[in-house]
Amino acid sequence: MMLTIGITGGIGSGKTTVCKIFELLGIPVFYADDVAKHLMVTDEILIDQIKLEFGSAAYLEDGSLNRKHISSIVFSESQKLQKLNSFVHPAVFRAMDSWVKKQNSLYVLKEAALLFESGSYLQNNYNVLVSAPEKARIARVMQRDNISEEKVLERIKSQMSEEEKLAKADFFINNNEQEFLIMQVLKLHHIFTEKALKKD
Ligand SMILES: CC(C)(COP(=O)(O)OP(=O)(O)OC[C@H]1O[C@@H](n2cnc3c(N)ncnc32)[C@H](O)[C@@H]1O)[C@@H](O)C(=O)NCCC(=O)NCCS
Ligand SMILES: Nc1ncnc2c1ncn2[C@@H]1O[C@H](COP(=O)(O)OP(=O)(O)OP(=O)(O)O)[C@@H](O)[C@H]1O
Repeated sequence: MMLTIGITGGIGSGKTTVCKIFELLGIPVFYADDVAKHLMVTDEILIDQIKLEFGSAAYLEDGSLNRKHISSIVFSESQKLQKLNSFVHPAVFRAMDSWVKKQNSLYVLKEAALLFESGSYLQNNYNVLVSAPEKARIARVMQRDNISEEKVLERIKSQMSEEEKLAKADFFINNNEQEFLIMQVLKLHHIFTEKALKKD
């Protein structure tokens, strides 16, 4: 039986970097955050819901998402963030389910920033948390996205705490730049492969 494995981590923890390593091993990865972004500009129902809630300024003239406008609202007002999530997440779950059905692998990964917050982790056989010291995460995101420390902290605050995530995770990857990432991924790949073969 094909296993489904959730993978998450706070902003800047390195979860996408970890998923790229799994992809090199041939493991299919569903990037929920990318699909969310895609659906937000293509799914008509979703677009209407977002416009109603955040105004027509939620989209730019070319139809792309006005990220600055939306993030300035949702990351300073948690109720607005909950609203946005309640529009986007059901659409992402549907896309994820149909993607999983099309895969042919011993196991697949579902990468999502809000795996635990959204409750989608309950659907998976196992869930992995990628973790890194907060200082490193802030520095990486400031550099990657060219945003201020304050903006990164706003997002960190809107996500579940590391302790809560750790309590829900089955496996843990430490991306602190001291323990090699590739070795940790290979160990998990071995474990998931064995577990999938045992389930057959
Ligand atoms: C708010 C938006 C417009 C900000 O866009 P922006 O390009 O600045 O950020 P990006 O999407 O690349 O996200 C960067 C990181 O921010 C954090 N983040 C994004 N959305 C959320 C959220 N809803 N709650 C908490 N943290 C979030 C995550 O760590 C994410 O990896 C965008 O993230 C969005 O549309 N989010 C809602 C959809 C969603 O829930 N996405 C993430 C989970 S599927
Ligand atoms: N071990 C590492 N050493 C140095 N840089 C790293 C390391 N791991 C990740 N990075 C860099 O840090 C940044 C954040 O990593 P990545 O995009 O994988 O994180 P993420 O958890 O997916 O973040 P987000 O939630 O914001 O999407 C990237 O620019 C990445 O190249």
